[in-house]
Amino acid sequence: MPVVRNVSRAVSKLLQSSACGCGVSIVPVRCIGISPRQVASDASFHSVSFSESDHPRVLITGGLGQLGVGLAKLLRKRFGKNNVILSDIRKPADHVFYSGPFIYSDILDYKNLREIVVNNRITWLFHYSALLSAVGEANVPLARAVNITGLHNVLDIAAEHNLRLFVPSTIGAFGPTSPRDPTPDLCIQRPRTIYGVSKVHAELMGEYYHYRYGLDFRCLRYPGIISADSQPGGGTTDYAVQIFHDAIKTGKFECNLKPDTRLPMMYIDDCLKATLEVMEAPAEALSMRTYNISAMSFTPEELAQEVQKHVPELQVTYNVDAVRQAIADTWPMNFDDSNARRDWGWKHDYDLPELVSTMFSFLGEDSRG
Ligand SMILES: NC(=O)c1ccc[n+]([C@@H]2O[C@H](COP(=O)([O-])OP(=O)(O)OC[C@H]3O[C@@H](n4cnc5c(N)ncnc54)[C@H](O)[C@@H]3O)[C@@H](O)[C@H]2O)c1
Ligand SMILES: C[C@@H](O)[C@H](N)C(=O)O
Repeated sequence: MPVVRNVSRAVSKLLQSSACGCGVSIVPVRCIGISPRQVASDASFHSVSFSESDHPRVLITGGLGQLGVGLAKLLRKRFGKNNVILSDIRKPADHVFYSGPFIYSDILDYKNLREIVVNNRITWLFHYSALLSAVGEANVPLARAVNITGLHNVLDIAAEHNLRLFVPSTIGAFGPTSPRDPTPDLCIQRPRTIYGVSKVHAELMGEYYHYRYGLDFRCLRYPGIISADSQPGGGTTDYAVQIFHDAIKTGKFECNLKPDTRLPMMYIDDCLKATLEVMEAPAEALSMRTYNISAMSFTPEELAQEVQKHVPELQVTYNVDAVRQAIADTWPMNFDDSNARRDWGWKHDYDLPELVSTMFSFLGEDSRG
């Protein structure tokens, strides 16, 4: 009985202490297994001695989606081309393959992922692999595997190898019972999509690993992201990218959300800037490990009006997709990101007019025809 009491006292002491200051050395069970390959994990402790003046060695999972290639470009500018490895299960386009290191990595293959981290002496991991909201609803078992089991693999490897880990969350991590206008960082989160459920799980697991094992976990809840040179991967906010392509190509756009559906959105440069900034922020500046970030919020009707300033002949019709509309109706309309602004100085550069003119200058208004 006294032994049980002592153990439970020790555990509760551990649970109460902050991971940052206590030097907790316990790692997740999977990482102290008896596989001989685990011995190599000692080698990874070299990454612990990674000095502040050195560049991080970065791995991006799911890097061939809408956001990963742009992130690699930004990080390579900052840390050097060869210090940033893009990975995915898809075949990269030539221009991506020749722009810097690329490696095949399925995040469901735990051993392969661990091998990549060890062999490349990775110190920072950006975990972008995911199935987004609409495609997730179309294939729940796959979304559950990629978004939840994949995250478990990444968390264990990051904790074992002392990585700084970035996992993006989303406005989709909120649901119909959350306050929607505005949505603060800390409030009820009961999403109704597998995507949202998996992202709440990621937020909670990452924070748990932070406090329990000392993992340097950092997470931003992104709004819908708008980019010119990459396609969205099957989300509810995809319409806000498609409208630009259709305005230029055909002058006609059929929107799959109702005209008054208000959602938080952000230009990709702001999103990637925030991601790098939160990863570079000193740990003591972070009062939380998961932050909302915000830039603008608009409805399809408001976006169409702004687009029509550049393409006045654009005709917009509405053909509502029931699945996407049901999702959007439960998501935040405005995002409160005051904690990010206060703690690590987050500030967006693009509001709606700048976003629209930047998209058109990228896509080339002149290519209409
Ligand atoms: N784009 C947005 O609007 C947005 C908004 C909020 C959050 N996010 C988050 O940011 C991250 C990146 O988003 P994105 O828009 O680039 O997504 P995306 O759907 O465009 O790309 C995801 C990538 O993951 C890869 N992938 C799928 N299964 C995999 C597996 N088993 N192993 C490795 N890779 C696998 C896919 O091949 C794809 O290239 C995601 O986690 C997403 O939830 C995106
Ligand atoms: C918002 C975000 O997570 C993604 N673009 C989606 O719509 O699913």
